[in-house]
Amino acid sequence: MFSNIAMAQMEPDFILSQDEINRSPLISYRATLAYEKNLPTYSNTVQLMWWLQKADIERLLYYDDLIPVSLDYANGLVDEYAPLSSVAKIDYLNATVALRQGNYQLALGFFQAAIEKAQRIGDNALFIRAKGDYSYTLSQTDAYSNSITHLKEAYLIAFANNDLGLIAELYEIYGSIYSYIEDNEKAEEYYLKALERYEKLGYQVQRADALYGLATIYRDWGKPQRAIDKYNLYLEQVQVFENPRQDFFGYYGLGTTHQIVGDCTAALKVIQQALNYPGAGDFKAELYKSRALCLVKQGNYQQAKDAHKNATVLIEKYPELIGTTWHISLFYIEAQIANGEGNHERAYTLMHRYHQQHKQLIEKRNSEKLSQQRMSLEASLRQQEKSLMPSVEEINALNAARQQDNKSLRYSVYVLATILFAILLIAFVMQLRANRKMRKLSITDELSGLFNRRYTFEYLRSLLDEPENEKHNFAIAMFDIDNFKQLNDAFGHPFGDYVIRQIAKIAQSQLRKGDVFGRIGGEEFMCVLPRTDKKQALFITERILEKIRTQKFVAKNKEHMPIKVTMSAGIASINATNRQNNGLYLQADQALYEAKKAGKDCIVCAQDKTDET
Ligand SMILES: Nc1nc2c(ncn2[C@@H]2O[C@H](COP(=O)(O)OP(=O)(O)OP(=O)(O)O)[C@@H](O)[C@H]2O)c(=O)[nH]1
Repeated sequence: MFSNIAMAQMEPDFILSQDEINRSPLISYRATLAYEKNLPTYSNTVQLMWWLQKADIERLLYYDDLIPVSLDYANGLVDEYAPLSSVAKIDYLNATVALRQGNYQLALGFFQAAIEKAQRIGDNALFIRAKGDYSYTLSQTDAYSNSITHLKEAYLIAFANNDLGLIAELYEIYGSIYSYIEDNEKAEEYYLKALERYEKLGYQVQRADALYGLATIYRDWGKPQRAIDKYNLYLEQVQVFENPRQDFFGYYGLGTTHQIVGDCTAALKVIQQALNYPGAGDFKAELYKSRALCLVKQGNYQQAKDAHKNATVLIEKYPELIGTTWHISLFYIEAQIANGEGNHERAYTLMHRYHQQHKQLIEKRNSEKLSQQRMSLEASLRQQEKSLMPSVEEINALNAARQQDNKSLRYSVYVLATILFAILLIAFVMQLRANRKMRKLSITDELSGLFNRRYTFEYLRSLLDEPENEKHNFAIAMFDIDNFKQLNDAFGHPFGDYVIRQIAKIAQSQLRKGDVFGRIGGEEFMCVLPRTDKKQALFITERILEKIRTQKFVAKNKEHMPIKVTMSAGIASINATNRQNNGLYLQADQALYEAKKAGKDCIVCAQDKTDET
């Protein structure tokens, strides 16, 4: 019990691949049969698989009598647990049997069922084969525009799957349909393609089939010698299979070809050979027709009538053939017999009937041809679209990637630009700060923190040069620490420096925003006072001197004794009517000199010509 379950789950070892079967059908068949004795040990499902493999090889080898037997066994094993793949194969094999028996409507129904199931279970190989054979069956019932559509569909999938064997099978069907619509060049091209593939793959049965198809094209194309050569090649090829059904087809082809070219001696001989083999009824009907035509030619009307009758009986077994060439050619043959027998009126009626129906058939074929071409074109377009799809997808993907890249690039550029901008900004700010620092350093006196001499004089110059200052009063005050040398000498230079720094602080605290107090020498300072008249300048200067005078400067090394420091100052000013400012500094300096001379710790104002005070 346990081993049965295990065996059912594993793939049974009799299973052969389609390629193995195609390359060595006889060996495969024998190998399959060798497992028959073990069948009872297998589960139903596995047994079903075995019968289906057997039936499928029988299909390939044209063991047409055996296929229904195998299918009966297979059907007996189908229960609710039977895999859909097996049921689909049964449908396909039933369809093949019906097709070979010329039962086209039944075949179409089974093929359709197989196609649907194959599609449902995703069995591409079965889908392609069933679709191809469905298409071939349709072509046999003159519905070849529809047929071509299905064939294209099957071909696209076979092509996508790169199944070389199935592609070759479809090439064969293409060939047969092209032959049917009398496009012989195309038909030859497809059969040659199929033949080449089969030779490469080493598929002998299929190679024989392609040879047969090619021979038939040459026969109908009016190239009898080529046809005879190919039929003979076919017969040689099928010898190995020892299957009279295959021999039948070879002799059938040869017989009909001999008849077409008017070699009735050879034709009648070969036709008789063919009729001795088992073969499909509709093909046998054709043989009887050929025989009838040869007998008419030979003036043997009675036997011709018998042959015609045999053909008619066989054709009438196939209702779907009514109205097709297979059927209406019977009128033509009957007319030939009637004519030979001198029954001209009947011959005329039959010939007229034949021509009427033949004309209709040609018209139908032509319109079918047009629609076939249209559909073929549409299918080609769809094929092109399909083949373009990967490219389209690729292009879309590339575009998306490019857009993404652009987005990333834009983002990167944005980030880089931001970083660059930030760097530049930082650099700019740093530069600005450095410049400011440099500027500050360049205009500042290191010791006191006051503006230096250069800046103080520049500032004075700029104020004097401003035209609007011409309307205003303007003053400068020069300051000099009294007896500074003594302070340095008595308390040391650091104390002197400290005094300078303190004076700078005190002076700045007494000034307005626009006033500039700069150190222009060792212990010399200059104060620039815009919009200030002499009186105001005097007041400001006095305030500064007073602050310093009262400030207690402490020397650390002298027991923190407060030291008195004083300053002298000289003021010079100009007003709106006196713009002779070039000597302003000299005037102030002179005034300072006079203050020193006057005893220090005082202020002297330079006198200008307009100043009365
Ligand atoms: N500590 C210190 N001393 C300085 C600085 N610059 C100049 N001096 C000193 O200031 C002194 C100025 O001396 P003088 O020109 O004789 O003037 P004074 O002693 O102030 O005499 P009067 O101007 O007449 O009151 C010098 O001894 C300089 O060395 C400085 O930056 N720091």
